[in-house]
Order: sequence, then C-alpha cells, then structure tokens
Amino acid sequence: MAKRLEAKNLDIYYGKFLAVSDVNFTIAPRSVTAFIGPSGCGKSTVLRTLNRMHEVIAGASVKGNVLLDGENIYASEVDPVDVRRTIGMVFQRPNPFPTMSIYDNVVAGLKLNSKRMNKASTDAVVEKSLRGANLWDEVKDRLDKPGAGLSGGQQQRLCIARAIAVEPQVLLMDEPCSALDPISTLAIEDLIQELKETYTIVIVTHNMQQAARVSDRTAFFNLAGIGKPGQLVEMDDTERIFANPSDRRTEDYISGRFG
Ligand SMILES: Nc1ncnc2c1ncn2[C@@H]1O[C@H](COP(=O)(O)OP(=O)(O)OP(=O)(O)O)[C@@H](O)[C@H]1O
Repeated sequence: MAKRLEAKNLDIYYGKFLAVSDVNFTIAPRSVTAFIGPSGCGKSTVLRTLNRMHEVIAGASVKGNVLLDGENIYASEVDPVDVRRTIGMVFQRPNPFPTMSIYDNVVAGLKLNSKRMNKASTDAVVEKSLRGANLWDEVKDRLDKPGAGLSGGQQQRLCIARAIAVEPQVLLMDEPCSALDPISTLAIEDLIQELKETYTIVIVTHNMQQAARVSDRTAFFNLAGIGKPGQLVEMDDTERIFANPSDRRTEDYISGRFG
C-alpha cells in the first residue's frame, strides 16, 4: 500500500517569490523521513507541495514534478482531491472538528470522499482507524462525545485516525508534536514507528532529537542566503546525518552552531 515519493526539480513560489529552489529527492515506501532546518528554509512549503496543498494558497505555484510510484501528481488529468486522499496530512495543531463527535471526526474524511457505506462498515472503519492511531481503548466508550473533549495528545491521535480512515499511502506530518507535552509526544512518536509498517511517512520537525528518534532518513534544508530561496542541502540515513554528515552546513546546524 505504501508508495515511493520522488521530487524532481521542484521550484516553489508564493507569487513571484521563489521560496524553495531545485529540490530533488526520493523517499522509499514504508520509511520515515524527517525534514529539518532553520526557520523559514521551506520545510513546510516543500511538504505541502507533496500532496498539492501548496496550490490552495492564493498566488502559490510549483514548477517541477512530484512522482508517486512514478506517476506525476501534477499531471493535468490528475484530480488534486484524489491526490490529497492518497497522500494524507496531519497538521501542527490538532484540528478536530470541535463540536463533531469522536466517531464523526473519524468518518469526516470518508464523507468528503463521498464513499457510501452502511453503518456496519462505517463502524468497522472507525474502530480500525482509532486502533491504528492507538486511541481506541481511550475513547471506545465515548465515541458520541465531542472531539474537543479530548486532551491535546488524544486530539492529535484523533486527527491521525481521521487521516488514515481514507487509507492513504503516504502520511505527511507538519510538526505534529509541537503543541504536545512530552508524554503525548512520545505516544505520537511510538505511533509513527507503528504506522511506517503501512505508510510512507514524512515529518517536519524542529526537534532534532525527535528526528533522530523517529526517522530512517533525514533531509536538511537551509537558506542559500538572506532573501535567497531555501534549498535541500543533503538527505541521507539519519544516523549518518547526525554522526557524519557530508556537508559542513549540516554539521554546523546539527551541532547548534546556527539556526
Ligand atoms: N502563505 C505564504 N505566503 C507567502 N510566503 C510564505 C507563505 N508561507 C510561507 N512563506 C514563505 O516561504 C518561506 C518558507 O516558509 P516555510 O514556512 O515553508 O518554512 P519552514 O522551514 O517550514 O519554517 P518554520 O520552521 O519557521 O515553520 C519563508 O520565506 C516564508 O516567509
């Protein structure tokens, strides 16, 4: 189910502003890749081009291609809504629909995809998704209660359940733990390890320990200079990036000399 993701010559714009230039990489199926780098270097921008969320912003555009198992997601015949179903996204702040029940939060994605399902199969998807997000045991007796009644960490797992309910092949996570306490953060990190058995995962994180803990591969992004676009400096096995990176700029960043 998990798929390979490739970026080819990506130039990413906000209006005329070239925010990130010439990004190329390949991400293997069933792996976790962390995007790290100083603020403003374009980590979130690159992430959003991987499921065509970038173009939702007025004036934003992309040159280059993103291939999912060799298929260009920017090809003219491709429906961006399908792309966003296949390549799901979890955001920085848990964003469940607050008044909607826990159950309805999980099925919200299915409804958007207008799948017609009977009650029994919907129940099964809800249970499977909540189990997949390690939340089932905590909420199974209050599925009809509002999503807003959960803790921040539970809400983030609910958002992950909502994202996996539509059975994506890739999961993009934009700083999914930045609003969470350390215990909830560890719960999400454990969950990421389990989810990579099924999905290809890309996570943006400011926390280098987190990148070292959860990812197989790490991509270091940097700004070419003030006012210049962000760029991918290097991407390699996480162990190598943290122990013996190829580029001096990566070493300076991970050893805390800047950023
Ligand atoms: N909606 C937007 N409109 C215009 N410019 C934007 C927009 N979002 C981001 N940018 C610009 O694009 C560049 C990259 O921003 P981005 O948020 O991708 O960086 P980042 O590395 O994720 O930063 P951070 O770590 O602070 O979240 C920055 O110069 C930023 O100001």
